[in-house]
Amino acid sequence: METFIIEGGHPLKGTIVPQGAKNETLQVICASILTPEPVRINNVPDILDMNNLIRLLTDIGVRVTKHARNEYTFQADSLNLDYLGSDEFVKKCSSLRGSVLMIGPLLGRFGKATVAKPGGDKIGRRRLDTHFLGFSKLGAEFSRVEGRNVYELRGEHLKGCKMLLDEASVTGTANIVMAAVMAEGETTIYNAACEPYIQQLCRMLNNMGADITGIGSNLLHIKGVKGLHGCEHRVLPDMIEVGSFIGMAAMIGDGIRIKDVSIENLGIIPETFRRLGIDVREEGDDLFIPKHDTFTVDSFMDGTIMTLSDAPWPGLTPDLLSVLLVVATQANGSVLVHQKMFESRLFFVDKLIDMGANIILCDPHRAVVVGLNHTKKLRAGVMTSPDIRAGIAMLIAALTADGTSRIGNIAQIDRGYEDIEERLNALGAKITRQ
Ligand SMILES: CC(=O)N[C@H]1[C@@H](OP(=O)(O)OP(=O)(O)OC[C@H]2O[C@@H](n3ccc(=O)[nH]c3=O)[C@H](O)[C@@H]2O)O[C@H](CO)[C@@H](O)[C@@H]1O
Ligand SMILES: C=C(OP(=O)(O)O)C(=O)O
Repeated sequence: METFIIEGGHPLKGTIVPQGAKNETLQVICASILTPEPVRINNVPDILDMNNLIRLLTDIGVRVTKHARNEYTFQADSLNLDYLGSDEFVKKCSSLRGSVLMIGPLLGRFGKATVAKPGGDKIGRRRLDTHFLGFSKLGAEFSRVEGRNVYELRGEHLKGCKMLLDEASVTGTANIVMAAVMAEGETTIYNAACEPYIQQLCRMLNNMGADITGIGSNLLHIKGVKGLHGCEHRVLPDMIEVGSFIGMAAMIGDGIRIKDVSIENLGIIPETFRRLGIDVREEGDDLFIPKHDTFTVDSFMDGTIMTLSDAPWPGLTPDLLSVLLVVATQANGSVLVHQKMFESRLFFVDKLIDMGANIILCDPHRAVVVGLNHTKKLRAGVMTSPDIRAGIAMLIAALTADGTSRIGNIAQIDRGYEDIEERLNALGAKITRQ
């Protein structure tokens, strides 16, 4: 297990370019399964989760051509569907959440799929009910394979229908859309997730010949088509990485430009940092965050304490709450962080408390942060990253702390951030990998 050694206190200055979005790429790469023709995808982040998914696709027979570090062609013209039932496949699926996104396209094109328990962050229960309910509505049947933690899905003649999702699940919506694009007739999905990465998936599918309308809303209409063809697609910048860089810039920046962020696809992320008192400037399609000696948290209009909580898009993504929380530790003012979706994502605050932060963990979902207002620096710490976003939050804390910190299990950070230490060292950080 690799470790980061971080010498804290070095200001970061300069320009950083966000990588392609992890959560979009996981979807669009899996969508390539829907056609035997080549699908060329640009701006693919070189991160652990993506490389594991690409390996998994290769294992099932997708031909993968790497044109450049971040550009690939995928061609699913000779898949080995028998491999889907193997123990090896099941084991590999458990290494990443994104593996779940293969189910929809496999079911949609071949009428069958194996569902192994997907991996991903250990941040609480991660149920797949929405996915299964959607597939069932389309006419698929699933059965548990005796003696194994695996389900088999069968649905050779999927039929369009109307469905109301039990929750606006992101991967659930992506999966159901991919299963429905070639189903017979018309499918209507209400309470669909509608974040930019789902929008991108739908646009890409339309470029492949699908007929999806309502993109960007929570009501999608899909007219089934006979088949899909190849296409080219460019992945958006990663909004969670952009948010992570805003947090870093606020805490230890001496003027940071985040290049080409696609502001229109960041939703309320910039505004949320502004509510913490961070000066987030929009310059063309870049964000510029000047040096902050202090920042003062807004209160609500009635004077009550600021609450930051997650909600399905266009609400605030849960994936940024850990970063916002660490930024709040140095604010002038107090904030309640309410992580509504996941139930084990806030436990890492223990480490921040060890480092000197003023935080009360009220329960697994809520933490009150009483900002230090730069009167006291955090102390260096020794910690282990439990999940990708706690990992980046710990890295931000370590960059600002007095002394040298260690973060173990950094594979969690590598899951979602490309070359993070090299890119931050180029801005002035002192991070080594051991
Ligand atoms: C690979 C990928 O794309 N992962 C993202 C995806 O995961 P994923 O698609 O797995 O997450 P879901 O959208 O299914 O739901 C996440 C959690 O929120 C709960 N929930 C969801 C919707 C809702 O209206 N109410 C509610 O409480 C679910 O029960 C679940 O516990 O979306 C999550 C929520 O944005 C992000 O954290 C993950 O980074
Ligand atoms: C929760 C996350 O990822 P995953 O769904 O891949 O576990 C995340 O990106 O913060």
